[in-house]
Amino acid sequence: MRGKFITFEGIDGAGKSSHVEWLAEQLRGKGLTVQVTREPGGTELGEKLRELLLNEPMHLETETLLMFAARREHLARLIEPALARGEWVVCDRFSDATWAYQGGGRGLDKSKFLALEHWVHDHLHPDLTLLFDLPLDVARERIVLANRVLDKFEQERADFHERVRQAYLDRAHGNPARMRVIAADNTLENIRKQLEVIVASIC
Ligand SMILES: Nc1ncnc2c1ncn2[C@@H]1O[C@H](COP(=O)(O)OP(=O)(O)O)[C@@H](O)[C@H]1O
Ligand SMILES: Cc1cn([C@H]2C[C@H](O)[C@@H](COP(=O)(O)OP(=O)(O)O)O2)c(=O)[nH]c1=O
Repeated sequence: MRGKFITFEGIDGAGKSSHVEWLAEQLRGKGLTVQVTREPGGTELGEKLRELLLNEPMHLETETLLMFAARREHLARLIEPALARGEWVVCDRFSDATWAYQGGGRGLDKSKFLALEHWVHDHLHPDLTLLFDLPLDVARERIVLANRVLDKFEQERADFHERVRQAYLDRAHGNPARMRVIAADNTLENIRKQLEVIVASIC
């Protein structure tokens, strides 16, 4: 039987990465084989593209095309073969991030996003997307506390991140069967409780 494809989304500092490995462990505990991966990245070539994408200034459409190029490679080399073997794939970000960051944040034409999505993975969408939603100032505070070096996207102004957040919420509104909004301004324990309920419903 084909495995399931779960993606994590949210603004920077929402807390996604703190739960990706935890969720994979929960699934492994149910006897499943789980691949944990991320975008941009997930393959050798994808990780090289990630370096460029997170650090080099570039035209919006170049950025979008490179996100989808990395995604094409990721689907072909890792995601699709794993799902076909019956493994589950847990991925930190996928196309909803392009919708939110390049679309909402930077203003990419929606029809261009939809054309690329159709081209690259019309046949395959996540079975479940967990959208970590929280106010921008809480996410910002977490990033400051973590004292991490800010990448190109994290250095964007607050209004950019507000648009990203809103674009994610609009996307979730339009895809209620696939996307679940997690109230991420919460303790790790409370967030895990929300995740357990959702995951139980798809296992
Ligand atoms: N629920 C939470 N409450 C408080 N701090 C959190 C919570 N979730 C994550 N953090 C902290 O916030 C920072 C950003 O979390 P991270 O998981 O890296 O976010 P993201 O992957 O969404 O950018 C980390 O230092 C992490 O330890
Ligand atoms: C997948 C993807 C990511 N991004 C951005 C969002 C993030 O700011 C950045 C990398 O994501 P992420 O791995 O969440 O960064 P970190 O490890 O610092 O938490 O790439 C896009 O702009 N478009 C995309 O399609």
